[in-house]
Amino acid sequence: MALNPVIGKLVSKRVVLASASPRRQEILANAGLRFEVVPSWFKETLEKSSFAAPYEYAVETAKQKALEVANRMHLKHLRTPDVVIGADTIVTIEEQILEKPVDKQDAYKMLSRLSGKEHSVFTGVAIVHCSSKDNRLETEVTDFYEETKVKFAELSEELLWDYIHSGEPMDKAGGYGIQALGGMLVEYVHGDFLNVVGFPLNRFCKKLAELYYPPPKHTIHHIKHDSIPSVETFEISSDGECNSSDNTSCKSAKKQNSSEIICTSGKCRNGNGNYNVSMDSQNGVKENTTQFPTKLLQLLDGFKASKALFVSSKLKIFDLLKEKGAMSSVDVANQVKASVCGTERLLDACTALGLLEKNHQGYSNAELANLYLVSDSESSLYNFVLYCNDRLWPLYTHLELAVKEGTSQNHCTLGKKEEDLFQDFCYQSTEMKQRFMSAMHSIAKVTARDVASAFDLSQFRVVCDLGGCTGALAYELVEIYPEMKVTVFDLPDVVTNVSSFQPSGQNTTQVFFSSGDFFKDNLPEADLYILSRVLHDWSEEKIHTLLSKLSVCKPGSALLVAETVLDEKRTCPARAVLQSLTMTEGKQRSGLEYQQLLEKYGFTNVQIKITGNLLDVILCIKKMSTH
Ligand SMILES: Cc1cn([C@@H]2O[C@H](COP(=O)(O)OP(=O)(O)OP(=O)(O)O)[C@@H](O)[C@H]2O)c(=O)[nH]c1=O
Repeated sequence: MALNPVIGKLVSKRVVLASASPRRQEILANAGLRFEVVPSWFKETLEKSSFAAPYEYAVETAKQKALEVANRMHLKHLRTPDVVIGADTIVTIEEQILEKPVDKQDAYKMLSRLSGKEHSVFTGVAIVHCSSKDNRLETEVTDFYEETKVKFAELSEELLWDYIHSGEPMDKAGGYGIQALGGMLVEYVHGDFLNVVGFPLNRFCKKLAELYYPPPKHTIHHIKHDSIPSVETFEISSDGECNSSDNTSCKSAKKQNSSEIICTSGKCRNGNGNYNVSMDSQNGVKENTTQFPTKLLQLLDGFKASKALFVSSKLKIFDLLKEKGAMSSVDVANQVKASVCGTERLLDACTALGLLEKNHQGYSNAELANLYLVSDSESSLYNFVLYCNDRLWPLYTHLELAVKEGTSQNHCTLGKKEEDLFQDFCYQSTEMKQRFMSAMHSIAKVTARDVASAFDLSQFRVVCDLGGCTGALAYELVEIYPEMKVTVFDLPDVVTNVSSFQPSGQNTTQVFFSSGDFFKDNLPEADLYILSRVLHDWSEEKIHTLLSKLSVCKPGSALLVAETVLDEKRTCPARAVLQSLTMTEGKQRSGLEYQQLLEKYGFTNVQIKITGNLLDVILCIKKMSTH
């Protein structure tokens, strides 16, 4: 892609974003960066008065956040990342640094201070390149900051409190979110908008370009210093990583004094990912611009892409290419016993989707496929992909009926209508059982690190993972916290089949399995209970049964819940909202809803970490008795 070879430079690297901020995750993901999220545990408590300027404080905090994650990942024997990115956003007004408000009163103080005035938003960013020498971590830090000026309108008391009660200010520097309701408070913005939201993407790309493409001297005059290096510059310096068809069909040139990119083909993407179709008349004046609904087309094609992924996984094409290296379509077709023309079309589709690469030697796996689609890779999602095809695809084909009736269509897809149909389906035969457990294991494995490291759990020694299935999360926990002992509590049918999922790590003897039904049987004693991907599946009544049991655990013990947490509008993230369409008896909840639910059963100090990956994490503590 012409626009992001700098980002493309990071494709083969293990990039970690050391931030829990969902906004940073979204900005970087939208820019096409592939990364893991490991939120930093660095406490933002540097002495502000020891810094000559506010931005120095933000830069140092960003650096410490990134270094803490780099060190932790290295020390905990997790694979050392190649690059860790940390960021810190602060608001400054009249020499004072404002961070996230601690409570509503604090938010009120901040916002009334900003009312009617101009303030600065600084985001400090640290890019830490890591390497491991003789088992020691070596780091190289590049840091920078960006300043944006924002002016607030005069805010009435009523508006101020309405805004505070919306809940939006609490996790945001200065107590506002310019990208959402807070946008209504703003009169003007001078500078990079995304810098206010939490990440200065433009300057970040420039920094990457500086790091990865030090420009040859004779081309220096082509680079405009107040903008991302022009598209032309990217293409020249992209080591041939650009998609060749992009290069030929869209010779981009940047108009001077304007950020608009004109393409000679007449087609060019604008900031929304839509195409502006512009028609140049003979005298060069643009006559007509219409928007092409790319997003809509992507939605229309979504099902085709999913099915191409499912079928190529089912045919084990990614395993084959991993084993044999680049292959022609004819050889692949012979090996998978499929037609040549059909196979070629499927391989081209997978290439278009970024799962395969194609060159004169034939087709080979893209990094994404090697990492996640090869069936025996460390982080394989192969079994989960098959589960999506075999189990979820048929369910979603009955969506219209599901919406009309307001019920799950399990009976249509599985052919029976019983209360415990889901469990029946999953455990009806040894093969089904193994397949279901493999699917759950593969998805649990790729989310386990996020869940296990969202909070510092080192104080907990005796842990019980309720419904922990194959123990994927339990094994990750004992890897990170060597003092921990984890009991996985699950149905007898599950527990008798877990041996094949045991990894060969050193702490595996600290994981135990205990069989039982968490709705009916006594739960093992523990000082930390875990419910990962459990609550969203069950009815209010069943959740009541389960949480009532947990509510009598000893005061001071904790409960960790891993779920996708919805925003307060209940429309984001889309994957959770889409999952709700299966109409199980359960439901997805927002942060506030989880908080209220957990508080109802005597858990307090509810903390929520939005990881931006599949699962967010909630930690709460059982209230000490007052008598
Ligand atoms: C002004 C403004 C800020 N923010 C958010 O404020 C947090 C700053 O806090 P931080 O300490 O820099 O980051 P964090 O959220 O604690 O995450 P982490 O990087 O883990 O420290 C970040 O979230 C930003 O998006 C918005 O979403 N919109 C805005 O208009």
